[in-house]
Amino acid sequence: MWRKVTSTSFSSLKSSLFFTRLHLQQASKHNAASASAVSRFATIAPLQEKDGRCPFITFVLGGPGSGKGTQCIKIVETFGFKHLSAGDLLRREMVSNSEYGSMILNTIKEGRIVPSEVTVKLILKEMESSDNHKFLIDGFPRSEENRIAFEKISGAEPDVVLFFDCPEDEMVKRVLSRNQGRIDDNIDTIKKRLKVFEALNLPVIDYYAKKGKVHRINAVGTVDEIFEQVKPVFKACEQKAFNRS
Ligand SMILES: Nc1ncnc2c1ncn2[C@@H]1O[C@H](COP(=O)(O)OP(=O)(O)O)[C@@H](O)[C@H]1O
Ligand SMILES: Nc1ccn([C@H]2C[C@H](O)[C@@H](COP(=O)(O)OP(=O)(O)O)O2)c(=O)n1
Ligand SMILES: [Mg+2]
Repeated sequence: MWRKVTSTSFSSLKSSLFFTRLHLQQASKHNAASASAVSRFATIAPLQEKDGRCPFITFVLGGPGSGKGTQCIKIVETFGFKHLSAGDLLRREMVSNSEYGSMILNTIKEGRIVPSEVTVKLILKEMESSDNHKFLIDGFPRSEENRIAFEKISGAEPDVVLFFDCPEDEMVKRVLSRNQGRIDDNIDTIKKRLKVFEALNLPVIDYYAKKGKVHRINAVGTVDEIFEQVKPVFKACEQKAFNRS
């Protein structure tokens, strides 16, 4: 069964003093960084209603290889969401002659996070050009800087946050056998990505858990078993998402 998590109820959240200090230091750096990212976005309008409906936003979070993309495909089939993968949008931008191409390539290869101004712009552009009003935003926000930039620029918060909680050894095994030719699916990059996930992404999950928005999914099992945990989350808010005005 799925359940909402509290800030202390999932195993992988680190609450030691060391991590608390680290997060506080990172938070002040992120606030400064996101303030400058936001100021460079002055020309981007907040999300607007479409056909009288506000967007219904789900953030899909979890470590690399935890099964976010795989489950998103099933959610789209069953519940009719528009799937926006932050990683896919960045990879598309990387090969599109963009001024950011080499920066994105190097950042992904090193397992780090692309500056929020780039990623938020790509996500909002896709949201604005979509006919759908129900969005799965996969692999975003990956840091407090991402989160703060998105919320400030879009003027929106997620309705639901899914967290695919998966042990590291399982994530490593899945990434190394993913076979999609990705530059970051190698053991060196995956080790760095796991550290970045723990240091930067877990605080985002913690933030939304405190707001009661996180649904923790045990990401170990078959794809169908995992989807059985995901389904009730969306069944419970189907009416809200449909009627959103
Ligand atoms: N429940 C599962 N059990 C085993 N392998 C899985 C499962 N879910 C996804 N995979 C596989 O693991 C790899 C990573 O899954 P993916 O959906 O790309 O994860 P993420 O988007 O979180 O990185 C893919 O090769 C996928 O086919
Ligand atoms: N919000 C994001 C999402 C992805 N990225 C970059 C850094 C990530 O390691 C890569 C790949 O992301 P992606 O979501 O496709 O990766 P996984 O599906 O979790 O394996 O893209 C980012 O910089 N910021
Ligand atoms: Mg993915």
